[in-house]
Order: sequence, then structure tokens, then C-alpha cells
Amino acid sequence: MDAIVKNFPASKEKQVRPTQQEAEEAIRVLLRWAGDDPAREGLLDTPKRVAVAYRELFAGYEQSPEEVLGRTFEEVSGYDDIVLVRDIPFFSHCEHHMLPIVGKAHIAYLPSGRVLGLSKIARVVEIFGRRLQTQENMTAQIASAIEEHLKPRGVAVMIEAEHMCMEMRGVQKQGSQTMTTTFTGEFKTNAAEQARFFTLVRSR
Ligand SMILES: Nc1nc2c(ncn2[C@@H]2O[C@H](COP(=O)(O)OP(=O)(O)OP(=O)(O)O)[C@@H](O)[C@H]2O)c(=O)[nH]1
Ligand SMILES: [Zn+2]
Repeated sequence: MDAIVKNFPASKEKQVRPTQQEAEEAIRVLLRWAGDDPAREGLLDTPKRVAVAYRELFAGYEQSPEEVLGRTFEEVSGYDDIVLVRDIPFFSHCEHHMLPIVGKAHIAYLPSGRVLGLSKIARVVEIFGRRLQTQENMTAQIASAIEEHLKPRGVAVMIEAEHMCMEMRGVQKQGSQTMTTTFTGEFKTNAAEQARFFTLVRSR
């Protein structure tokens, strides 16, 4: 057996990761299921490549938000207004079909004495994006991770994304966008702050 998967979010129990060999075999089965021949030259190394690609696409299972949100800064000259990072691009995969979700996240918070390194906001998107997701869960998880670690006056998260499971198959609605939002603290209770978030996200 390979290493234990750290921080596997689907269950409180630590899960044991199958070996790379087992993963490659599963991919050979899928290739046969699709109707192709895993023994032909062009596909010989494909199971290995897919396993390596999956490690990268699902690397979020091996990272936890504590690792990136644990470090905050207090020396901000009294700055306490909105901090917004918008248009953070991400790729995720839907948990229903394992097909890509392609989108952008817009994340804001109202500091309460402490701020985050800006890159850490984008890193949180990576951590939750590189897992199997629903857009609703991903939106809520990003907001609650920032809320929990930074304890700001409020967090706003908006995600707009295209789901390949709705575009390439099934209902086949190319270009349809799904929007989700989560607001906490003052963004939830103060309509003016919430409106300011939308204005800043949309201003160009
Ligand atoms: N709420 C939510 N639904 C999602 C997300 N990603 C995919 N889905 C939906 O999950 C649903 C799964 O529905 P099922 O009826 O079990 O699966 P299905 O037969 O493949 O559904 P169709 O896509 O309609 O063909 C579909 O309606 C998908 O559009 C997401 O991020 N959030
Ligand atoms: Zn799907």
C-alpha cells in the first residue's frame, strides 16, 4: 500500500490510497470500457500518464487550508477596508461525473486587525478546487476556511463556472454559467457591503 492520504475530506477516517499500479489497472479497464485497446502502442503509457495527471488534478486532498492560512500579518497601518481578489481562475472536477468545472472565483474579506498574504487567497481556491466538488460546496468551503483562520469581520465568495458535464454531455448547454455566493459576517448582515462586493467584482 502507498502512503496514507492526508486530510481526506470525504471522511473523518484516514483513507489508504491504492497503489499507482492499481490506479493504472483501473485506467486500463476504463480504456477497454470506452472501446479501445490498452495494449496498442499509443495507449501503452496512457495509464501511467493519467495516474500522474490525477495526482496533480486532485492534489488538493493532500493539502489543508491551515497550511496556507496559518500565517497572517498585523502590520497594515490600520487598514480595515475591503480586500478583494477577483478573477482567480481555477479548474475543478464535479463529483457526479468527474468532468471539469472551469471557472473564476472572487473572494473578499473585511479585515479585523489582520490580513492574509494575497497569494494565500488564491492558494485556498487551489486546495478546494483540486478535489471532487460541487460548486456550492467549494464556495462554502473557501468562505468557512477564511472565516475560521482569519476571523475577519466578514467574508464574501462568488464563483462563476462552466460545468463540462452540462456542456459536453447530458443536457449539452454550452456556455451556461453557474453562479454561487457565500457571505458571512458584515457581508451577510449589511446590504451596502454586499452591494459594494458586487460592484467591485463587476467594475472594469
Ligand atoms: N448542485 C450541483 N449540481 C451539479 C454540480 N455539478 C454537476 N451537477 C449536477 O448533478 C446532477 C446529477 O444528476 P443525476 O440525474 O444523478 O445524473 P445524470 O443522469 O448524469 O444527469 P444529467 O446531467 O441531467 O444527464 C446533474 O443535474 C448535474 O448537472 C454542482 O456543482 N452543483
Ligand atoms: Zn457533473
